[in-house]
Amino acid sequence: MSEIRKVEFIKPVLKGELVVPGDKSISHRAVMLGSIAEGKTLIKGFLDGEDCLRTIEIFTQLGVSIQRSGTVVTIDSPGMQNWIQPTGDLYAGNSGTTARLMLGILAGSKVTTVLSGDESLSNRPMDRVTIPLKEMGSKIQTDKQASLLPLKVIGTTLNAIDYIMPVASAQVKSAILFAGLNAQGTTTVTEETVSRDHTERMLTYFGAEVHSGGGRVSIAGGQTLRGMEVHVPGDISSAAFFMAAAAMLEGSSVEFKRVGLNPTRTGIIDVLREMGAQIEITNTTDENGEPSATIVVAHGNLQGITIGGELIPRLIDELPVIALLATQAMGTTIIKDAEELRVKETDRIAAVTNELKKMGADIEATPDGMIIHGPTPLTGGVLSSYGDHRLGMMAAIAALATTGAVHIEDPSCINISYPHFFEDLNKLTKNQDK
Ligand SMILES: O=C(O)C1=C[C@@H](OP(=O)(O)O)[C@@H](O)[C@H](O)C1
Ligand SMILES: C=C(OP(=O)(O)O)C(=O)O
Repeated sequence: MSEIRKVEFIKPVLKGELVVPGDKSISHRAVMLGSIAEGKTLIKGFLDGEDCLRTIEIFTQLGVSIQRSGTVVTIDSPGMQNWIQPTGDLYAGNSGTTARLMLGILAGSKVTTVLSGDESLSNRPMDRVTIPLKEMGSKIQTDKQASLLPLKVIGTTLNAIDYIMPVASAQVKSAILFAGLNAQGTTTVTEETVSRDHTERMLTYFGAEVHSGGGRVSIAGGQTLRGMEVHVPGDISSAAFFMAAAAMLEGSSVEFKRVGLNPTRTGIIDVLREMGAQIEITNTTDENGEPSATIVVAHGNLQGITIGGELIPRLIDELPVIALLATQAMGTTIIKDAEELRVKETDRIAAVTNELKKMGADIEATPDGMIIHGPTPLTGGVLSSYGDHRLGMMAAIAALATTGAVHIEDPSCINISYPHFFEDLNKLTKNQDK
């Protein structure tokens, strides 16, 4: 029987300050680059969520010494050329980022490995990565169709490619760039719509020469990286749940400290502003090539808007909570060009539509998005997380706006990206009378 967690019905006002957990994309990449580089890397503000812990575990199996104390991680790597042959499978769990980026790294390594994942990950497309990697000469084998996990990767010498991306995906771009770091010649990736650029920024920070501009990124093979100290900013995709809640609930105002503000990730800020939330950004800083700032989000009278095109990769993981927000906005919200949502941890278009409908939302799924008419009152109900952390958190935020209690099935998946989510939710709701 599935576990059911009750989120109690509470007075819906959010107030206070929040330091959200470290950015998931940056945490993965810091461990990856720290393990590729020879020597010591220190990571502060690491996301201790399940996905990033899988990445640590994989490099430990490859012979990299990694110590973690909470959110501080120390890496001492013999360098990629000296990784050891692991005994068992490299298990990526639920993490698409781990699986796809590791394929790019392992393809040009000296080890032979089998990469596997949980049921959800074993059904997510890997051919988007294996196709360009095979063009580079990689030896990747699978028993299944469409290059699904598990995949056997026999590390080999790779050749550079010039690749035009058919989907806007930072995971695909990153896998190719990591493979390009170990390939003969200069690898170039061209993307029509720019996806998050943490890999390019962090490769540069670790000492590699990377050229970006005009939708093209190039890296020459054979470059050596040096270990670095990385300070991970807060994850804007995690903050987005409480930003949406503050925007939606009258009287709410929440201050988010040190949130990552990389322009390839700030679509949620653009959307909240356009919908009518009040937003202030101060204390902008830059650490290891990644900007961050203090962001205050306060309630405003929300309007429906159209979200599509180049904005989509800049807020792809925020779309479930944006759909919820749209149920409370005046007018119609159209989310389009977001077919990628169908191949995430679950089909997020179908799952979001089902769960919001259960609560009385006026929402319709389209092949590449959702159409939502608002505002509609939301009742409570038994909501499924589908084992998808973003769905679980969307359901918990929905509970703040419902007239009845919300029960979330299998909320433990929230640990994938936000281990202290319920503590933070309680903290912000406790401050409401101050
Ligand atoms: O590169 C990354 O760290 C990520 C890229 C995105 O996936 P795609 O590259 O598949 O769009 C995003 O959805 C995921 O949560 C993290
Ligand atoms: C899609 C996500 O992650 P991944 O692809 O790494 O599983 C996510 O965090 O929403």
